[in-house]
Amino acid sequence: MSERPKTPLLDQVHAPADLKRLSDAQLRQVADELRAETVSAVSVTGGHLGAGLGVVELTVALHAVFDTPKDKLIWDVSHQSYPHKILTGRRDRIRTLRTKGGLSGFTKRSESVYDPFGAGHSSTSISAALGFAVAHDLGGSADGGLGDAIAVIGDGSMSAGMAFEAMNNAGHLKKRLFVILNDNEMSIAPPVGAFSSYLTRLYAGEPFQEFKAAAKGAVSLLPEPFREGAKRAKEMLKGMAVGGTLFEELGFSYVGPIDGHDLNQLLPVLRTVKARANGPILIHVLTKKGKGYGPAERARDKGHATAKFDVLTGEQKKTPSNAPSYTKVFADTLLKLAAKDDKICAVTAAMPDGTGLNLFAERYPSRCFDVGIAEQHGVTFSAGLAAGGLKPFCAMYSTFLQRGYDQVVHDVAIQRLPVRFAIDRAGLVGADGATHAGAFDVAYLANLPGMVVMAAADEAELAHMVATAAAHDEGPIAFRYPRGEGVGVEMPEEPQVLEIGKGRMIQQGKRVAILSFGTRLSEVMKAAEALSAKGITPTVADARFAKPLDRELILQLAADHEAVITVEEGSVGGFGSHVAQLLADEGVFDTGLKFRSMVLPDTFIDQASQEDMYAVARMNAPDIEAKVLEVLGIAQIGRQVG
Ligand SMILES: Cc1ncc(C[n+]2csc(CCOP(=O)(O)OP(=O)(O)O)c2C)c(N)n1
Ligand SMILES: CC(=O)[C@@H](O)[C@H](O)COP(=O)(O)O
Ligand SMILES: [Mg+2]
Repeated sequence: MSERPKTPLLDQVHAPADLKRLSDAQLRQVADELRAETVSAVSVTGGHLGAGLGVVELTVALHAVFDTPKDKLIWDVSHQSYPHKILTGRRDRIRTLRTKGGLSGFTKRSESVYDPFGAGHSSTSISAALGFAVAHDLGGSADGGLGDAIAVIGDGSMSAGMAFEAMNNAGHLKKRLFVILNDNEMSIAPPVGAFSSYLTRLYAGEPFQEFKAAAKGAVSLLPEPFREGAKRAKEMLKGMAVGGTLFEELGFSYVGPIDGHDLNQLLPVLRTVKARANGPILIHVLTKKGKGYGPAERARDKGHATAKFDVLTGEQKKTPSNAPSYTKVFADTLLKLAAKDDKICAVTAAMPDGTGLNLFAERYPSRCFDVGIAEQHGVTFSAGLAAGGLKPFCAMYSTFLQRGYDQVVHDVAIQRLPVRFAIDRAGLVGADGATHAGAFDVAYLANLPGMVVMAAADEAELAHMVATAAAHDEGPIAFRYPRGEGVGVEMPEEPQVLEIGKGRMIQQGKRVAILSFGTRLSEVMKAAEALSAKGITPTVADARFAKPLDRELILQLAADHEAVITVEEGSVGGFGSHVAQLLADEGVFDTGLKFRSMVLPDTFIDQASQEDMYAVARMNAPDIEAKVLEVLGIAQIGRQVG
């Protein structure tokens, strides 16, 4: 006789409170449905799949045991929070993930009371949770009330200094605090470093194997104060290690490792610690990234991030491109240069594929360093390499380099060390939204004495800038380039070394000069074409450098035109601000020059396609055209200028 189909349960879960009415066996069914729903949703939106699939059971168990939103559940990075979103009243919008006007791909305070703390960058969860724990004890208040604080942090994110700073503080404050270490032995790439090996030893090493055998079924081996009332946990905890872990040395109780896909282990352990904990406790949970969806489990990155895909085959629906990505151009050019110069080396902070340095690591393994999620260390490590006579390329996303800023100032710039910063994902990045926007690097780098700052207008320019950086030994140098494909220009046979601080003229025109910095140049050219059709031919120049500025070019443009407009995909305080400073210092404004600076608006722009985000920022060709007409005092019907 065939089994009767089960009545779907996920449809009955509108909020975590609904889970509390279900039996443990029913929670297992909810987890299965939640996994299927996550796969189905991400197949139509694309996004971070593998991490969420790995925490399906953990998400169900945490919401079933703790009292969210009063208890504050904080997901580190929060790329694994899609199942959490489904269980916390957002299932009806889950197929809008990462799209304009839709749900964010990360937790976001403004989105739900169940997201007590937003993220996107890693390793912040323990600090934030500790803050909530202290606020609870000191009589603070928060939306939904204040209860327990729970941080869920991955093994990759646990490698960052900030996580240890938080544990150091938590172990000292001794507040009741729950840290769930979600150990799937993966970062985006396989995790690196001694700490990762330590975690593996915690459950794979000989002493622990013996310990597992000893611990089987022994309640007395649960650390105080978890012994009493842990009868069910006792039966469930197959491999529990207690005593002597690094976490305990830092003042945490340590429980684990436990199987993070087995609700029969998760539920009793969480119930026990919730009932008994009176200080910081770390629960070490072993999971599989991509769990339960074959194509993700089999993928090299375990389905970390995916385009839209066919659920049955797992085949991703990618739009073909005619041009190489900027990342690939950077990586290929660096390989070419490294073949002739054995001093060239490369540093990535856990983003080998994202920065293209996986190619460098394959060819020159001894010259390529993945330091883990550790941008601060990555920058100072690069400074040390440079001080030691090497030519380090420190390749980081603009948004993640923010975390290493003091190191850029204190360790690199003040010592004038020739670290080459390859700044990927500069400008607006699309679906990852505000947390990942590369908006600030020009502002935070071009103000530093001795720093050279370049932006590539296209992929050929990027190749030249990589060569320029390799040749520049006098001090630090940075070049920025965006997410995505180039514009399809012809690539040079050999990249050229550019003259530092010299821009280039693109087209000569009249009345107005547009001075572009970076890849908005293609939008500038579209605007110029539209303007030509209206009888206005602007001069267009590519500044190439925000620091040092091409003073001669800028002052000439100012002298020859009625108006100058700067365009850049960065915040105020960057290229345009430096140009304005120069023009002011030189008294050019006294002569009546009209000046406009097109920068990203003073707001954090939510996720959308890159083009839509630039439309919100008013930095696409029609906006540039409108700006020209406005500065020249030419009325444009039917359009409001931003
Ligand atoms: C400061 C910072 N650096 C880099 C990243 C990019 N990043 C996002 S997720 C991730 C891997 C995180 O690994 P882990 O915490 O183990 O989570 P998993 O994806 O394995 O669940 C990385 C490197 C980031 N979000 N923040
Ligand atoms: C969560 C996270 O920080 C990364 O996975 C990021 O989303 C990668 O961005 P790219 O897709 O631009 O490499
Ligand atoms: Mg991991």
